[in-house]
Amino acid sequence: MIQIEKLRKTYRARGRTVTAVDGVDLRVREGEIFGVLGRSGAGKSTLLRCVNLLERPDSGRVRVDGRDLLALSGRELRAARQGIGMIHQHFGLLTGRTVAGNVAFPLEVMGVPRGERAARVAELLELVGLTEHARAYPAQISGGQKQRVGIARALAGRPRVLLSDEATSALDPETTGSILELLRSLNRELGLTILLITHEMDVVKRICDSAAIMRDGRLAESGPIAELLTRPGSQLARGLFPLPEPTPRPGTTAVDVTFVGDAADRPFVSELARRYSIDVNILGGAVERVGDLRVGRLRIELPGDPDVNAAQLAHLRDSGLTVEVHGRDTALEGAAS
Ligand SMILES: Nc1ncnc2c1ncn2[C@@H]1O[C@H](COP(=O)(O)OP(=O)(O)OP(=O)(O)O)[C@@H](O)[C@H]1O
Repeated sequence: MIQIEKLRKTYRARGRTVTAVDGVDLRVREGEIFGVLGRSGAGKSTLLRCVNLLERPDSGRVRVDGRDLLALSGRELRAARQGIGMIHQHFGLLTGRTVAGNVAFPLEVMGVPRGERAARVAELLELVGLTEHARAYPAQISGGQKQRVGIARALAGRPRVLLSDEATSALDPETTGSILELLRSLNRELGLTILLITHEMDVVKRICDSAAIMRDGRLAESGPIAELLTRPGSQLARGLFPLPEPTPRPGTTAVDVTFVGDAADRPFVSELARRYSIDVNILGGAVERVGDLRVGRLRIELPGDPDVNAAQLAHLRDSGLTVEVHGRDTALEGAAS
């Protein structure tokens, strides 16, 4: 649905050139929620704003719903943008208009006739659960309700793609949860493809099907969540399930085991202990839901150096688990493979 190739965007500020997006390739499949995760300054906003050409990239390609946006004329681009809604961290509502007036605004710009507009506004407010607040002004509603107005307004032109620029960053955790649920249900019910940027792991954990980690204008890793989590050395797995720095003890092997989906339901620790008649020490970890998947990450300690645990480690790998071994020099053996 969204294909970005070799995207590059630089800014010149005070005689200095800043490369905000540095050769990014990204593919968002139709009907998925894709999260780009990164720290402040990583280039996320710039990347997102290049998807609807609010920023014009220096080079690269941007295709949305089959159309090469950079090849469109001004008029064609305005029409294409109707198919790409956008929501923002600070909502961007018109303070002098009511909730209904805000949602009606893009329909007025599109030239939708008054009667049709009223019906569409009512439909959109119903969709986001704001029917009772239609006549309220932005100052009279909560942050979560303001974001619902933002979402209704973004959906006015029946877009197939929604871009979300830190939509929940200004909200408390409970309100964040309800907005994420709304985005998930719109994604499912309308088949809406959502590309969101966030600095919160939790957003990725709760609603994303796929994710990318952005750093210094580049994507460090990118793909479906289940695939990313099972890659040895996965930064996403480390971010979602942080484990303390290993403190290797001589004569033991510390192993980080990541398990996703079916593999999460097997009692692999007790199985390993029984099969090899060893004591397995659990040093830390967690099991949680990530989107629709059950995922966990444990650090376990086996008796003996890594070379005497070859069979045990192979057994864990053969059981469908992602295994990263902290060797004597504490380098992650799995990270290199
Ligand atoms: N209009 C601009 N002019 C000059 N530099 C800019 C401009 N917009 C962004 N930058 C720079 O580009 C880099 C990436 O910024 P961007 O806002 O895309 O990152 P981000 O990951 O979205 O961070 P944040 O969450 O803080 O917005 C930063 O170094 C930033 O200072």
